[in-house]
Amino acid sequence: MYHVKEAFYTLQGEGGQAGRASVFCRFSGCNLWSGREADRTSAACRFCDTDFIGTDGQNGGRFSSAEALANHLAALWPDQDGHNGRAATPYVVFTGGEPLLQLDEALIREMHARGFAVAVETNGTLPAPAGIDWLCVSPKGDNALAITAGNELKLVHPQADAPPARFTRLDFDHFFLQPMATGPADTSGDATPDTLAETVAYCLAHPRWRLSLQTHKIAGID
Ligand SMILES: C[S@@+](CC[C@H](N)C(=O)[O-])C[C@H]1O[C@@H](n2cnc3c(N)ncnc32)[C@H](O)[C@@H]1O
Ligand SMILES: Nc1nc2[nH]cc(C(=O)O)c2c(=O)[nH]1
Ligand code: SF4
Ligand SMILES: [Mg+2]
Repeated sequence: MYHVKEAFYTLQGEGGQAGRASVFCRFSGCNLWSGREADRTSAACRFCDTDFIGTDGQNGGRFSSAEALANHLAALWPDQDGHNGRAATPYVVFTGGEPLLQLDEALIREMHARGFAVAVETNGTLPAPAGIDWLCVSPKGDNALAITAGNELKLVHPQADAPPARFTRLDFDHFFLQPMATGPADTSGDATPDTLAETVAYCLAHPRWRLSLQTHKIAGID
């Protein structure tokens, strides 16, 4: 059984695929935080901007098979008639919560069978199933990484217990720093002037890193 908080069609806001039309599947639950505000200050990850509790969001629910969830997600991709053979490859982003608590090879296979490329946003503390087309790892504090290679490493900055220099030896194609936003996305979800300035300064001083802004928040979309 898969538990999905919400699913929606939007533009990928972050990282190396920013701007790309995407179906987002936000799985319920995380291994680094219960999702309850009362537990935030004692959690292993304390700055989360996302509500991932339950299955009550838009297009959320419980899905008893990979086939059922894949059909549900594929239906969110728009028709692309009239593109003269230049239709884009459909793209699904599995996030959460922590998607690697639930994403498995069966679901990846079902999405591939429907023509989708499969992306994942993970905290990197759990092993990944085979077949992912774009893997984004976003380390959280000093929580140990189970994944040390992928397409992009996207570090929220600044984190006192996760200095960027710790990660540049890992085997990723792209290194992004994303300014830490305060609190849940639906309240005060923007990067503060302080975290933005600090992140810009770090990228200027360390050109290995590129700036990732949460462009969906700027655009006012999901
Ligand atoms: C909500 S997480 C879900 C996926 C996975 N659990 C993870 O942490 O990567 C999605 C993305 O949002 C980023 N993120 C979470 N809280 C943030 C915040 N307050 N400011 C900026 N980015 C944040 C995460 O680092 C991750 O890249
Ligand atoms: N538009 C948009 N882009 C995103 N990139 C990563 C997100 C996430 O919450 O994982 C996210 C999100 O929530 N919305
Ligand atoms: S940012 Fe990711 S790892 Fe941290 S609590 Fe949110 S969903 Fe979990
Ligand atoms: Mg988000």
